[in-house]
Amino acid sequence: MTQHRADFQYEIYLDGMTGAVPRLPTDLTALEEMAERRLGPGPFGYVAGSAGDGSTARANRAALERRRIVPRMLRDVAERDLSVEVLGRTLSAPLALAPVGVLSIMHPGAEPAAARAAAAQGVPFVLSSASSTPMEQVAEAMGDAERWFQLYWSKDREVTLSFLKRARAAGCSILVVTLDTPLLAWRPRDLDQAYLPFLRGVGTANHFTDPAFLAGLEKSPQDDPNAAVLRFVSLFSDPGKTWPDLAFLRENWAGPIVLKGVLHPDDARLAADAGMDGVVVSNHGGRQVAGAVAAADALPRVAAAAGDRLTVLFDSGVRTGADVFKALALGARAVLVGRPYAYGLGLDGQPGVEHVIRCLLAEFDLTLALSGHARPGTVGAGDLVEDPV
Ligand SMILES: Cc1cc2nc3c(=O)[nH]c(=O)nc-3n(C[C@H](O)[C@H](O)[C@H](O)COP(=O)(O)O)c2cc1C
Ligand SMILES: CCCCC(=O)C(=O)O
Repeated sequence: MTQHRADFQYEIYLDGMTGAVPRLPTDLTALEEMAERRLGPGPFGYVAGSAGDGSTARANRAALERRRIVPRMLRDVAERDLSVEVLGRTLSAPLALAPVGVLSIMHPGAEPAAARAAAAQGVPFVLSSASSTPMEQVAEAMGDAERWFQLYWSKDREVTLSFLKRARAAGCSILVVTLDTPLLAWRPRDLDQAYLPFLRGVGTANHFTDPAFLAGLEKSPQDDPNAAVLRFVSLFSDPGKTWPDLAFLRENWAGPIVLKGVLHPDDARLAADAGMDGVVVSNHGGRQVAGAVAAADALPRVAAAAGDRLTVLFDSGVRTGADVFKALALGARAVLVGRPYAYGLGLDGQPGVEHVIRCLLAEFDLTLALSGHARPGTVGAGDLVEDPV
């Protein structure tokens, strides 16, 4: 019998009947509520929080919920294949774990535990520049499983070059350059708790182990933590950059480059003109511009502008397998998921992250089949209608 991702549901039922280990909730909104009860208010608030009044984070959900699937019947969906081609590699499913920094605030297993979960479930892991574990250690935890590197583009060219070199050596295939965070947004929840992990030296591991970063310090981060954190904050990213600066990354990264945080179709055109290979349509999970367009509302226009010049990925608000389906129908090749896996990690380490991936992919497989598709590639605009606002 063909193994399908959907079979996870029977594993859960059978475990339940034999009274085996209690599982985390399969509804990822309920998982978030459990995380809120179990994790500390600082760490939970940092992950759950968003910019300003939170309206963009809410709009992300509303824009996905407003789209409704129109299932088709009698289309032979017995044999399904969830795999998709993304920039020259075959992913087992249209899902990757988004770059999420500072994961040690969720669980001591931190990034290596999440990366192991991604590897075990066959989905790419995107290593964050703001990781709490040096990228080499994260990569080592993954064997030769697929990983991409997310760059926060440093003010210091030597640090950027060093990161690119290290990421390449750590086996990262795709460079994901995040454009929407040249400054940290106004985040009331963190402000009210006075909780910012970086100021405590969390999320600085890639920098504090970087020869080019250390070269700019008089004393080691151990001997003078404050100076190291200040250098981190001053270099972290750079609001002065413009489109022509991308030539520097293009010259110094041999593989595909994907720009994360694109919401305007003209920015997609500029990305293609700059020789980029893809974009992630994303508003950073509503964490940067409060009042920004919902990511799912931006997606069709960006996908149209991208045409066949760019591979279009999507994140911000994905919480269900049906959301994955909707994102594909709106023009994405694959999606990234952020907060849910951070909660899975916080609640149960590596198995918690695997649980989140399995829930999303089981429900995606079922949604695909029950909507009349045997593979992601046939999903399109004709599968959705939009609820009147
Ligand atoms: C706690 C946290 C840390 C994040 N850190 C990064 C990061 O280091 N680099 C980055 O490009 N995006 C970062 N993001 C944004 C995610 O990559 C992604 O865009 C967002 O979480 C997607 O929305 P979702 O959480 O609704 O799935 C972070 C998000 C969260 C929640
Ligand atoms: C300066 C922000 C870095 C981490 C991040 O991307 C986030 O918290 O959303």
